[in-house]
Amino acid sequence: MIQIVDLHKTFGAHKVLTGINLTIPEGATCVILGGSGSGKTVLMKHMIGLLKPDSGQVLVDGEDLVPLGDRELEQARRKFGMVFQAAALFDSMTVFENVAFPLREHRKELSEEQVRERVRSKLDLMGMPTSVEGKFPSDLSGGMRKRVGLARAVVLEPKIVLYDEPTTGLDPITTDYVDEMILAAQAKLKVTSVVISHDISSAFNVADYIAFLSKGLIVEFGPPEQLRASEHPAVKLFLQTWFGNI
Ligand SMILES: Nc1ncnc2c1ncn2[C@@H]1O[C@H](COP(=O)(O)OP(=O)(O)OP(=O)(O)O)[C@@H](O)[C@H]1O
Repeated sequence: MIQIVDLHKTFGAHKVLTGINLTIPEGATCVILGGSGSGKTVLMKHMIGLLKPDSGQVLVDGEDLVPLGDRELEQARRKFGMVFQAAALFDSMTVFENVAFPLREHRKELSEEQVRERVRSKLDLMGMPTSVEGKFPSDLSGGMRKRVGLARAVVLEPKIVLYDEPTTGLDPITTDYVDEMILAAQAKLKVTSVVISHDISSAFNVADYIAFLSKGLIVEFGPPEQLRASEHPAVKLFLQTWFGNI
């Protein structure tokens, strides 16, 4: 679904991505794991065409985003649903209006009844009862806000869901709740998921594949158990913070 080929990006004298190769199969959940400043956000921005590389390809569903202009990129971005670190909901809108927002922007032909039905089905998928529809984001817990954020991200039925640091700053219980949400979205919607994270525990919970980014390169890629057994010094050091020195 996503294939990144020999991607390079430099800011001034700072080489941030130095030859990224990464293939994420359709329907899989891939966590891009790496320390602060390793280039995760820069890589994610290339995946949705927000940054142009110095060289390399970003193939999404077979289409290279790199040569595309603004209008074509806007079209290509519709394949993505984005879930941000802070749920990024509109505080002045109800839960219903938050989830309906992308439909009102991009699917103007839908009737009010169809909008209602789609919003309900996505909230339902996230295990949110009808009673939350009229609430405002400030009335919800952090975990519930995340679920509303995901319902909004998938309401246009994207093929790929991109999660930007979904568990950063959350307590362990809310983190588990968000992990379950990511797994449920994959199972029920059959989407391809890309999760940008430095949360090892969460990565091991949700990933089919983990890509470990270090100094602008993917130094390890495979199922969680492969990462766990990695001999790469940067991976070992990073995992020690979680698994201890064994
Ligand atoms: N627009 C930019 N101009 C110059 N340098 C940039 C720009 N965007 C990112 N960088 C640099 O690229 C490096 C990687 O940044 P990036 O935000 O991708 O890291 P990250 O892995 O997402 O880290 P974190 O987990 O802290 O968010 C950093 O050193 C950052 O300063």
